[in-house]
Amino acid sequence: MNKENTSSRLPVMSGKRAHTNSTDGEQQQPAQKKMRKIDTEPPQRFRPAASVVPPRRPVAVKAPVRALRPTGAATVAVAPARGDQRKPVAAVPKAAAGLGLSRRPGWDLKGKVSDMEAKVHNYQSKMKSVNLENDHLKDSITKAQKHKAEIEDENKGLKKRLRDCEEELEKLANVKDDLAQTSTERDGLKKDLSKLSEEHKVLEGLRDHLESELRKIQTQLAIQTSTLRQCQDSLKESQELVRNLEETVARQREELHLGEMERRKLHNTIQELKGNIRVFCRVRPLLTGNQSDILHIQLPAHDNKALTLAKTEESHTGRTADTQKSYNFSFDRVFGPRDSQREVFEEISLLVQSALDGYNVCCFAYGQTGSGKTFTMEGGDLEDLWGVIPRAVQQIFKSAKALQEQGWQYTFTASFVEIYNETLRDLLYTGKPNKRPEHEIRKVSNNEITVTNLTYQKVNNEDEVQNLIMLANQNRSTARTGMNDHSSRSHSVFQLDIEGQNSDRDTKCKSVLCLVDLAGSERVQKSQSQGERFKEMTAINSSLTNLGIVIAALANKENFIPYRNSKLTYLLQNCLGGNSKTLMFVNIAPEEESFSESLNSLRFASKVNDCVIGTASANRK
Ligand SMILES: Nc1ncnc2c1ncn2[C@@H]1O[C@H](COP(=O)(O)OP(=O)(O)OP(=O)(O)O)[C@@H](O)[C@H]1O
Repeated sequence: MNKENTSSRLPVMSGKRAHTNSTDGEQQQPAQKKMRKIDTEPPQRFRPAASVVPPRRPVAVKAPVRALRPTGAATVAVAPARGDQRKPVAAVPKAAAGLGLSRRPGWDLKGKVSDMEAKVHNYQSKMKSVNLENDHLKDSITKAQKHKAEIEDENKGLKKRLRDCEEELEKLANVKDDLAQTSTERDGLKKDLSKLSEEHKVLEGLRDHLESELRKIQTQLAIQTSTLRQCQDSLKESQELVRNLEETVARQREELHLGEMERRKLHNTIQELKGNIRVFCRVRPLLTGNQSDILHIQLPAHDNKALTLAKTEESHTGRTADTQKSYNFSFDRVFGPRDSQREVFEEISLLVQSALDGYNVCCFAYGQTGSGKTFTMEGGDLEDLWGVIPRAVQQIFKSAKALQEQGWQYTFTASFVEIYNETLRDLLYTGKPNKRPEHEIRKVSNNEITVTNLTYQKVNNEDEVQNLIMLANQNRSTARTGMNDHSSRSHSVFQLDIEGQNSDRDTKCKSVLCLVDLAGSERVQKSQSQGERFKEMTAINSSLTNLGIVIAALANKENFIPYRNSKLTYLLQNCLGGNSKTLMFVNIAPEEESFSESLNSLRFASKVNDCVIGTASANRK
């Protein structure tokens, strides 16, 4: 610039030279010429004005103006960039302008005008150039704005993509969790799979095994099917056979029934031949000591019906030898101390059977106190020790069941009564002790004997009967405590009423099984017994004596039988009469001191044994 200033006093814009070849160069020419005249330096020494023209190509947005800034002596200010607060630069430096003007002499007005014109012209061309430049800049700005808009759009797009990517990333984070879970599940599933594969292998093995089993079964099935066919054929044959057999069975049933009726008839005949009243003697074992010590009772080994009671009587004077006195007895059967309960019962089981056939049966035990009456009739708790009553009941129910096949249906009613001092006492009573009713023996219309207010209990099996026997024993033991053991001095009578019906044959039968444990038969000297005891003994003796009388009257076929003389004979009336079978046990105590009582008992039993009571007939309808 300084160089320029030194060579020319006029400030010349570098752009001016650049446009010297422009269209308006014609108009500028004179001025240039004038200037050349003034300027001594050649125009080439000016820096080309083109260097200040902004390039046409788009420039960077951030520095559009900076590119247009004059690098040399440009005097034209350009528009500041957006945000550039710098003031526009003065077109002509004052010093230069003043320097040019001041150099012309005051009188050179023409020259001054010419300078002024040149200056105006210069400004005009500068204006043009600036406008042009401005247009370029506007164009650049527009382009830059357009570019900016594009970039903004692009930016928006990128932001949107960024958001999408972020969302995608979030989703991927979830997916990661899912993936982790899935991989855990996959691991679990892998394990399951391996387990299942193992199971599968096992199952395959099993299946193979089952298939082979199935094949075997199918083979067997085929065999069995053919067997079944054979069976069906033989079944048909068997059915035919069964039909024939059924006919045979029906025929044989009829024959069986006839046979049963025949058996009953023959059985009765045998009983008659044996005598309707029979006497069995039973010797109790010694309760202490050796059985061979029983010397006064002799039981012949070869004869089970005889018994000898022997006693050595000392000589009163002492001069003669002691005499041996023997008493021989004969009964239907004699049981020794070693004979068991079972052996005893076997002998009377046929008699018990008669009760089911419709015959009244009475069995009683006679003997002094402690001779074994209760043991014979009731026995002990163990089955081996069972006496006549439990065994008879067992047999009755067993036979009744067997007879069901032949159409027989039975009902059983039990009662248990005690006669003490000619008073009846219900042994099956379960009410209050102080409310015990009184009992009377009554004969009802069809000659049946019944006791008022007595418990008649229906029983269906032997257990029920056993329970009743236990109840009776309880009742007896209560009485025993309160009445100084009166059980030895009372009669106990167990009765089982039996009713049978054969609906096939329209037949009915009715009977009574009567099992009696009599009071002790010992005689007590009148002088030795007093008060209650005397009354008791009188009652016992009276009833036992009366029993003997009734049996004798029956044996003698007397018109009048004094049943009513005692409660015992009245109660047993139907069991003792012509229509019954009676068995008497005479029980003997083996102790020597019981000799006289034993002798009395045996004598009484012999009298009974001699009796022949009329023919029994079954109670049939
Ligand atoms: N055959 C026997 N075998 C074993 N023990 C017996 C036999 N007979 C009786 N006894 C026993 O003898 C005792 C007296 O018998 P039991 O009570 O039967 O006589 P009892 O005549 O009924 O007397 P009571 O008149 O006082 O009732 C009892 O302990 C009984 O167990």
